[in-house]
Amino acid sequence: MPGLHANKRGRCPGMRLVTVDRMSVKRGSHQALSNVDLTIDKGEIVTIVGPNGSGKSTLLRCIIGALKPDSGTVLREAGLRIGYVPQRLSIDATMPLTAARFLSLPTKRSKREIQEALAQVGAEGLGNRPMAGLSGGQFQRVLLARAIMDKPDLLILDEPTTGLDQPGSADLYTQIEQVRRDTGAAILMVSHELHVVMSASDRVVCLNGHVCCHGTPEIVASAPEYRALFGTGTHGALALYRHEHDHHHHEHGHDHAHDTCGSH
Ligand SMILES: Nc1ncnc2c1ncn2[C@@H]1O[C@H](COP(=O)(O)OP(=O)(O)OP(=O)(O)O)[C@@H](O)[C@H]1O
Repeated sequence: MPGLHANKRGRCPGMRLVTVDRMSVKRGSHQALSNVDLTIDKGEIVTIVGPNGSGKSTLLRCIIGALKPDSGTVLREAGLRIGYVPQRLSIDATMPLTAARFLSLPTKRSKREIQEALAQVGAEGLGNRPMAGLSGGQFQRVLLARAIMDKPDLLILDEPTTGLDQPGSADLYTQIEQVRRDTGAAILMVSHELHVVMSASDRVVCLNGHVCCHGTPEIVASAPEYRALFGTGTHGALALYRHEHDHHHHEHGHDHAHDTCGSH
């Protein structure tokens, strides 16, 4: 529907896109998720952090509808459009596939649509480059371009910065924020790097089979549940972040208001 997304800029709380309610999921005989609650509102950036095997991808796949919960519910707003970038996508390096051609698969796109999508992710000029020759950051941007082509209300990114170094990750998160500003899409992403993703996230959910804690990035970073899982061993970056931000806490009251941290 043309024009549908034109007005959706910035964060607009209260307009709920997804509600996950007391959801439990088994993978094989393993209880991957227990009693997970999560909401996503129009235009917000929500980041899921958690150790390997903590159910992050499982949660995303349930929200997309690719997996069914064993109990609990996932409610999606009627007509919700989701753009999804999976954790891994390998492309045969021997295949002479340009970025433009990749963006035109499986749905044929016009040159203009392709150019617009590439521009929106800061990847202008990459259209004629072979996919196999792109750097990690460029490759992720092209995946992001493909995910926004259908003008989703919600973009779901499973570890979008896999394989990038820290500056590359920080650049990509900045780009993701820009996409949110330009398109108004909400963004749900998985990251291992809370210290890098912090400034780009409105809310963080720390997962370990259940929701350990959630809230603003600052709240989650200082939660005992988060520290028990990750320690403070983020190469000093977490400590640095806290150092930079601690003294602002009382000046800007928004950190505290509606956050909770506790085992569920
Ligand atoms: N198809 C499957 N069959 C059986 N068990 C599975 C299957 N897929 C995932 N699991 C198990 O479910 C749990 C959650 O997996 P999931 O991939 O959601 O975790 P994750 O947090 O995304 O992990 P990672 O950070 O390593 O990507 C893990 O213990 C995993 O081994």
